[in-house]
Amino acid sequence: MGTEYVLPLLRTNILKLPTNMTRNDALLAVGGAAVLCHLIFKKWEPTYIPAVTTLLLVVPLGLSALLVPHYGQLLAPLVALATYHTILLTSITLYRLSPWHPLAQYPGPLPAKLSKWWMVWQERNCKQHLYIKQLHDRYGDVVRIGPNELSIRNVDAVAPLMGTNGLPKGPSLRGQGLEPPITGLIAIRDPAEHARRRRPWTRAFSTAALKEYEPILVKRISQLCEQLASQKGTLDLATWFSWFTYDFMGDMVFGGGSEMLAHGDQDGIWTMFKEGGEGQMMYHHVPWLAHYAKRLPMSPALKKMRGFALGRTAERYKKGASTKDLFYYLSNEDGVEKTPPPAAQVISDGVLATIAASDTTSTTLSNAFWNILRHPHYYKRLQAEVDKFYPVGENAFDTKHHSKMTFLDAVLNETLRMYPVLPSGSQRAPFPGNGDRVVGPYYIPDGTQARIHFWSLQRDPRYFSHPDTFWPERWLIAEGLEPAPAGEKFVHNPNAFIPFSFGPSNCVGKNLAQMEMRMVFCYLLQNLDFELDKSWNPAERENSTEDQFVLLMRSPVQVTVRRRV
Ligand code: HEM
Repeated sequence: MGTEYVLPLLRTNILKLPTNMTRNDALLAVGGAAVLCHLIFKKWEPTYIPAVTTLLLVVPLGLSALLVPHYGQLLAPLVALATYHTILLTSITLYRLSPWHPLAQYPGPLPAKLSKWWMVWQERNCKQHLYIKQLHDRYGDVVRIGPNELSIRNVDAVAPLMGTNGLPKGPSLRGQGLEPPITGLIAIRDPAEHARRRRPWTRAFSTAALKEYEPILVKRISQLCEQLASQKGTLDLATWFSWFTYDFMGDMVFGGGSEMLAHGDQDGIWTMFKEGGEGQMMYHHVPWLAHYAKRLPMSPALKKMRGFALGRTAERYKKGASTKDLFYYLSNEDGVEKTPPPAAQVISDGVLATIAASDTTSTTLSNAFWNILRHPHYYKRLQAEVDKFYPVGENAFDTKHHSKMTFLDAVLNETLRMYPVLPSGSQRAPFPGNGDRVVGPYYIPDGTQARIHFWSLQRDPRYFSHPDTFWPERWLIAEGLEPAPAGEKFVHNPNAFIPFSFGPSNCVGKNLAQMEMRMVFCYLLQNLDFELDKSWNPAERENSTEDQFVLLMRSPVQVTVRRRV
């Protein structure tokens, strides 16, 4: 049916619109409807396609009947659409900049106050972590990085925002995952549901369960060591760590299935994961877009990545347990929960594990090696510590000395302080409809979000002396194991060090990641000598940091490797 039939029908039978309005009154009516539309979007944030179409198209087209006497059948719909959408945008703009906006008291750049698309634009080069730090340096501890979102760089807000009585997750992670049918643990917003879903993960990373993963680590670290030792000339350590963590993740999560250490990234899986990450950030910042994008042929890399992880997960689910892998716990093969979880939930958490367990650890390992190798005195000191606890003949996979290896921990901590794997942190928001919240010194109204910006917090001179310097000794000084440098005030605030996040939604895999990284260092340094490739400039890695929610470093770590024994 064409507009010539629809509009009169709407006018006379449905909307019962008067036909004798003046032009100004008719335009005013269209404008009034646009303001109403803004109020509806603000209150209910509809995403249901028929509702959105009605609000954005059907209403202005219906109202165009009022304009027909003044503009004619053809022009009236165009004038109505233009007027409606101009008023709608003006209303949104004025409200977001007005003193009545609930976040009006917080400073920030004008475009960020207007639209979250500003952050999408800033993230086009994957450098939002540096941009947000610049904003904090300019505006202070709290910055409005979206019309409804705050970034915070204040240690006093960490516990109130993320601790036990803090706020649940915000909507960004569900958007980033393209709204999976059943949300993975990391994106669950309801605190009670999150706590329930976290139980099997906690069992999977208990001290007893970690012991079960040790033989897998022994196998994969030995394989990594052999491969590194047998390479001729220069090699990129970062790539080898990626392959190692990916193979280990395959064994640990799915009971096997990946052999990158043996065959390289033949199927382009690692590349696919990197490309998939790039596409995610738009949906992280504009989560409502995911609702539509998941129906459209957009983000092919992201969809491919999800499809791949989904396939691996579904396969393992069908196969059942041959070892006590992560799935053993997630799918209740340990029989602890009364009701087994639905398959879609297990698959969703498998997708999460695939991503959470691999590049987080490989990037941290690569960064730690890069930093000690470019500061050879740290390399020598760590080597000496490994030699002390694991001399030739001592089993370097035995974890019994880990707690005494203070310099190894200092190196790992310092690496995670300077290069947190989630540079821009994890969003929190009042649970929808639960009311406004006060978080430390800040007020977070219902319908808004906030995040602690890890990158800025952990590089703040109020919390760490010389924050941009890789200085592992700070951790020993803080423990009283070394004297502080004379003639300056030593600043160290461990509460501002949250690379594994904080509170009931912190990293559930922290103990595994730490055990894995310590075992890699002990075994590799016991058996191999590393040296930076002299033709490679290690400073180039510093500029290659990318924030794709997870930290990514584009630059390699070029080294030569020799057997020690
Ligand atoms: C150096 C290594 C790692 C670091 C720095 C790290 C850091 C983080 C951070 C910052 C979060 C966000 C928590 C939040 O939303 O507040 C997180 C969540 C998570 N991580 Fe890790 N992670 C690492 C390794 C791992 C490993 C090996 C696994 C194993 C599967 C893992 C599994 C998870 C899971 C399941 C979550 C979601 C937790 C929840 O929402 O309750 N992570 N991690």
